Amino acid sequence: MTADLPRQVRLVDVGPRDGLQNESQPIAVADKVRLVDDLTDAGLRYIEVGSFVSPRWVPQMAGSAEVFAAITRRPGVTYAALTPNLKGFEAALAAGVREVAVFAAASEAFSQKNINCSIADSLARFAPLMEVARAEGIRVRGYVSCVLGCPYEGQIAPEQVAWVARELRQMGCYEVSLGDTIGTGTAGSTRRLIETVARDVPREQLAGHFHDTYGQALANIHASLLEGISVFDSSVAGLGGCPYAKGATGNVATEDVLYLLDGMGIETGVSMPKLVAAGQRISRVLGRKNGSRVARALLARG
Ligand SMILES: CC(C)(COP(=O)([O-])OP(=O)([O-])OC[C@H]1O[C@@H](n2cnc3c(N)ncnc32)[C@H](O)[C@@H]1OP(=O)([O-])[O-])[C@@H](O)C(=O)NCCC(=O)NCCSC(=O)C[C@@](C)(O)CC(=O)[O-]
Repeated sequence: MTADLPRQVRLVDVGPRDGLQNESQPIAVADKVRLVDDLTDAGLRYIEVGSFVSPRWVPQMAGSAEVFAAITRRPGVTYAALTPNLKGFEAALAAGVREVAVFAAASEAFSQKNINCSIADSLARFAPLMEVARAEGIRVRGYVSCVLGCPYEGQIAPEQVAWVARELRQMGCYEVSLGDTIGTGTAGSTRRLIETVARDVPREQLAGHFHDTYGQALANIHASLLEGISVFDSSVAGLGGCPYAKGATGNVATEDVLYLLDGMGIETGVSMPKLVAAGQRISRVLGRKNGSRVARALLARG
């Protein structure tokens, strides 16, 4: 289908979590806090701040509770954390987190590498978490990884993605983010995927999460917009990569998505100059070239 383009899009900046989780160099809590505060100031209404996972698996996220304790929360902004199980959920709750995300995969091999269990077991692990979340009034978002390809299994059938997305929705996730973890999707495969998944999960409850490894992320976001999707995950300065997907680059840069949406007259509430400054600051902290082409172009123009 070709839907009417949305008037507004919600951008979910996952830079502080997905963007930084793969960094091997130590990053000070103060720098993480500054990044989240800069994103708040730039007008992002949803920021994924950190994760409560095993520090043995992802050491960089070990300080997430300290980050949550120090950020300046603005009313109307969601500050979320990733939680793989009840233990992580309880730690997030103790840190004052009011929205979490659970994460499953559409690929059995990736599920094993990422969270050390099968897809079915991961869904079973989420059940007690969902129960406590309901009781505590915490909203839960769901992720499905490897929706357009897996680093271990190759092609993934859209029907397999639809199954996992349906399960997440049925257990209470209010939104399911479809992750192209290794960035192999194209505009064509993205549209076919959404058409299949939307038979089980309404488009209003789906989000797109594109990595830019093959340079296709903006094309895939445009294809998703035409399919009626209006929530996109991205990472300021294109930070990131996945520890369990060799060679995967960062999420599509938030600045680049904003440029696309601004050009289409779609509102996000995000300020480009402030966003570019936030991306440039964290890139300097990491000693990295800014991963956003738009940011680099705007900065070169002065
Ligand atoms: C899921 C587990 C914990 C299973 O790991 P496991 O080793 O199978 O867990 P376990 O239940 O056997 O427990 C082993 C130890 O871990 C501890 N443990 C158990 N749970 C927790 C927790 N929540 N927080 C802290 N510690 C925990 C537990 O207490 C125990 O400690 P010990 O008794 O040995 O001292 C592990 O595999 C893990 O933490 N994986 C996280 C991997 C991860 O964070 N990956 C990146 C995020 S997903 C992603 O980036 C994709 C996404 C979302 O962006 C979308 C896309 O692009 O595709």
